[in-house]
Amino acid sequence: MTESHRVVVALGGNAMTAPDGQARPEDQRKAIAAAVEPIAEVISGGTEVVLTHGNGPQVGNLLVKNEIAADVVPPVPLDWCGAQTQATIGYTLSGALEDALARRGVRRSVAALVTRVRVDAEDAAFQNPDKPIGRYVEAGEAARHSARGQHWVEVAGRGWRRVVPSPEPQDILDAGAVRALLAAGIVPVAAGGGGIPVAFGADGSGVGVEAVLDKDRTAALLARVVNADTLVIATDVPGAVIHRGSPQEQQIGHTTPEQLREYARAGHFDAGSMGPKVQAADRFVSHGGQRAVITSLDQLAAGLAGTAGTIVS
Ligand SMILES: Nc1ncnc2c1ncn2[C@@H]1O[C@H](COP(=O)(O)OP(=O)(O)O)[C@@H](O)[C@H]1O
Ligand SMILES: NC(=O)OP(=O)(O)O
Repeated sequence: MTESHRVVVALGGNAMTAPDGQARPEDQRKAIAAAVEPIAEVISGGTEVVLTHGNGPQVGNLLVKNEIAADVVPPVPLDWCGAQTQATIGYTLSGALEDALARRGVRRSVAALVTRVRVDAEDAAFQNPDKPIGRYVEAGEAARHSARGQHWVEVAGRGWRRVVPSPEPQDILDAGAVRALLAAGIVPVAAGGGGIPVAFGADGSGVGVEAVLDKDRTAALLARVVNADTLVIATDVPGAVIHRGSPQEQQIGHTTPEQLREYARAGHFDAGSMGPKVQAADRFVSHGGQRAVITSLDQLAAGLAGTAGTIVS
């Protein structure tokens, strides 16, 4: 069994909303209160954790508020919406995790960091929006928004969802601050929502851009820059499966980056959901990380023990 000393845990949107995807404050608080329990358990067992999280439902909701209120108060850009979600989710997560640790007799501070991530202004993703955010709507409503220039896609079985550009995360600009928190014994919540995307001009100045980064891709980068041995991608399924939805469906247990890439080429993973998780696990291990685990949050400890989930090494 591989021991984990420093783990990056990436919490999916599913871990922070109601089971039906509702993202009212009470839904988010309740989901987060449950999500922090297994994390607190792992920390109280002596493992260092860096937390990161998604923001798809929340950032999409903020955009809708911007649009509806545009005649009354000035709309703010998408990078600001990303920063706002880092703050609200980070605030909720840090309080809930501190309380869960205290209940276990562990007095630890948890601090959420507004985290910027460098992207390339010329990234092809700006011409090809593919990151789903916000709520699911019916075809008619999606068609009305599309007619106004927005991009919407159908997500099988769930409805239509807005998509925005999601460039490749290149560098975590606040990595030094994350490492400083760790060194001070503080549990960092960092790069939420994949980080705030910032592009740099020829004169070296940074400017926020209209995009939402993929939190799984950024989590793989975060795990590398904090020198984590393990990346855990916590979602709502026990692991990645092949032949999904068919009688041959089978969960992938212990596997390698090469094998995962073969499955990905064969089309076993959906683009907007399991695809980026598998890619993140592959990237982390291929760049020297010890192992990556894709599993549900309630199996976190078993995933770390190597007895549950999809384990890539
Ligand atoms: N091959 C696969 N194995 C397992 N789940 C898959 C696969 N392909 C697509 N999925 C979907 O991926 C979902 C998890 O991704 P997503 O909803 O984006 O999670 P999160 O919001 O937790 O990051 C699962 O609920 C499942 O519906
Ligand atoms: N930013 C991001 O990838 O969020 P979700 O995981 O909630 O889609």
